[in-house]
Amino acid sequence: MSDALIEVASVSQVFATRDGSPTFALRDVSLTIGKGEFVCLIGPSGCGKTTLMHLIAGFMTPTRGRISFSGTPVTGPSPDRGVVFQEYALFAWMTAQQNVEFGLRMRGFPSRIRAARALEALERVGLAHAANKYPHELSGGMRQRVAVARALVVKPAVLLMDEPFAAVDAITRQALQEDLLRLWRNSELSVIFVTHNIDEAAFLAQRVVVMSPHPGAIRADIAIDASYPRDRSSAAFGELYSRISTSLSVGTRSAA
Ligand SMILES: Nc1ncnc2c1ncn2[C@@H]1O[C@H](COP(=O)(O)OP(=O)(O)OP(=O)(O)O)[C@@H](O)[C@H]1O
Repeated sequence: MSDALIEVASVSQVFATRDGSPTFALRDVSLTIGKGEFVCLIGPSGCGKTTLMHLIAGFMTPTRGRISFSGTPVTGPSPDRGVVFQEYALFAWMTAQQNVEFGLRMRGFPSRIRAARALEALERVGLAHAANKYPHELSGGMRQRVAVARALVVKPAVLLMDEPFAAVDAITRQALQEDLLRLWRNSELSVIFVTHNIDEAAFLAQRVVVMSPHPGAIRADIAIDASYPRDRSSAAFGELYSRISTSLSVGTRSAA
């Protein structure tokens, strides 16, 4: 594996349930993500995928254990770690370009630099032509591309993507997957990508981390040496799909 970028060391996250009793969303999770790696997190609902992403993003601190980024403890959000959620989360009253510029505006960049960097980020996701459109004028896939551009514009080292393509139709989803791979392969970005979808993990990932629930834990860490682009109709892809599927069902059975 390449140099470590993110280290999750013996992390547990406990939440209080409504009756006040504690519940382990994650228990003793350890994971290292290398520079430039593309890792998919997959697992059934409630296994702690979003919790793990929020901890890595720095939106909260773990109950136990530690998370570091480039060797430094994570104590809050940072432009080094760009986040893309399932919901488009764009500001409806701003154009695509203004949405992308938002993070730069918050950091006090002058308008000319903001505009140039936003247009460059929109270009990278193939949307330079839609810079002046409002979210309601864009398709679901285009909105999610804007969300990716918004994360890219602050030049992160890692993209944290939480089911980013779950809300779009199957054809758009495949196009977005191909675009994301192209973007990743032409950069030094690391990507941590949460999905429920085995096909998506098999198509995208260099490594698939399979999680199991109650408490959230890592069930398997599958290295994938298949080259890109992957052919969904090939026997090798079918085998990959089965490997992930088997790990998931083993995890589910033993967690039940
Ligand atoms: N703020 C919170 N307060 C209490 N419990 C929480 C909180 N956030 C998450 N949980 C619980 O922690 C567990 C893990 O939730 P999380 O959302 O991380 O799972 P997930 O794998 O992302 O699920 P899904 O795939 O359905 O999005 C669940 O049991 C959930 O109910």
